Amino acid sequence: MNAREKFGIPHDSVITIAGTVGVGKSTMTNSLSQALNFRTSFEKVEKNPYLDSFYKNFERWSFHLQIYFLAERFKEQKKIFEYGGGFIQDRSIYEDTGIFAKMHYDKGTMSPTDYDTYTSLFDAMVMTPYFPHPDLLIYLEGSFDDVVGRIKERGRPMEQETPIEYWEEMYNRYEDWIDDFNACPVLRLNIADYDLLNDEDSVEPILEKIGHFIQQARKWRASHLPSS
Ligand SMILES: Nc1ncnc2c1ncn2[C@@H]1O[C@H](COP(=O)(O)OP(=O)(O)O)[C@@H](O)[C@H]1O
Ligand SMILES: Nc1ncnc2c1ncn2[C@H]1C[C@H](O)[C@@H](COP(=O)(O)O)O1
Repeated sequence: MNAREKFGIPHDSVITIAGTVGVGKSTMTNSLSQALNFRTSFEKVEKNPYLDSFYKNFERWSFHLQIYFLAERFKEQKKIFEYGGGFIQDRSIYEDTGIFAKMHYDKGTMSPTDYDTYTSLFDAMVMTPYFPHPDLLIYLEGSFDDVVGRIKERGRPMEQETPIEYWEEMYNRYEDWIDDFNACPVLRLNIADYDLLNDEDSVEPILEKIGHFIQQARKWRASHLPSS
């Protein structure tokens, strides 16, 4: 019996990994996709044509970058739909608007008009009955010091040159955002409780929790929502 069957995780599940920059989403995406034999949907940071410029000048590039991310994530969403699920997704589409766009708008690095245009496009594309929400959002959390340590260790130049206040603001916003998030079921994991890089067995208890959450959520949906 494979791990997916062992933990009762449906083959068509879509699991999205959320959390602040550097917390370990990509590492988790890789481990889960290997363990479950699922496809991955990654943010392609190296191929992003705006990210470097954005970190140098938020005002100039924040709108362009959000539109780019929205388009990329929507294409990924379409791919997931076409394959019929069985995916681990590195970062959710909800964080783009709930964290990044809002933060830049609040801080004055995205204009009110751009923010309005962006949010109305986001709502028209995402907040519709045609947009399938994931079965589960895994939210990764940890101490601010650990997260900043990981950003430093990873060493992306554009992130090293960004003031620590930016990461602190984002970290605090994430904590508030997740408390109010309700678009799909949430499993919160603390990065101090597992170590996917040095202890490959630490994925097992995570798989067990995932199986439990998804089964509960599907049972709830089957008994509360009309069948299509
Ligand atoms: N358990 C761990 N212990 C120490 N470092 C880790 C651990 N998991 C991930 N990292 C490191 O932290 C950095 C950020 O992880 P990553 O998965 O790229 O985060 P994200 O995708 O959330 O930005 C990477 O250098 C990664 O190797
Ligand atoms: N929607 C976004 N707006 C601004 N910046 C973003 C957005 N989504 C991701 N990013 C940045 C943050 C990081 O520098 C890279 C990749 O994020 P990571 O959390 O390391 O996967 O892109």
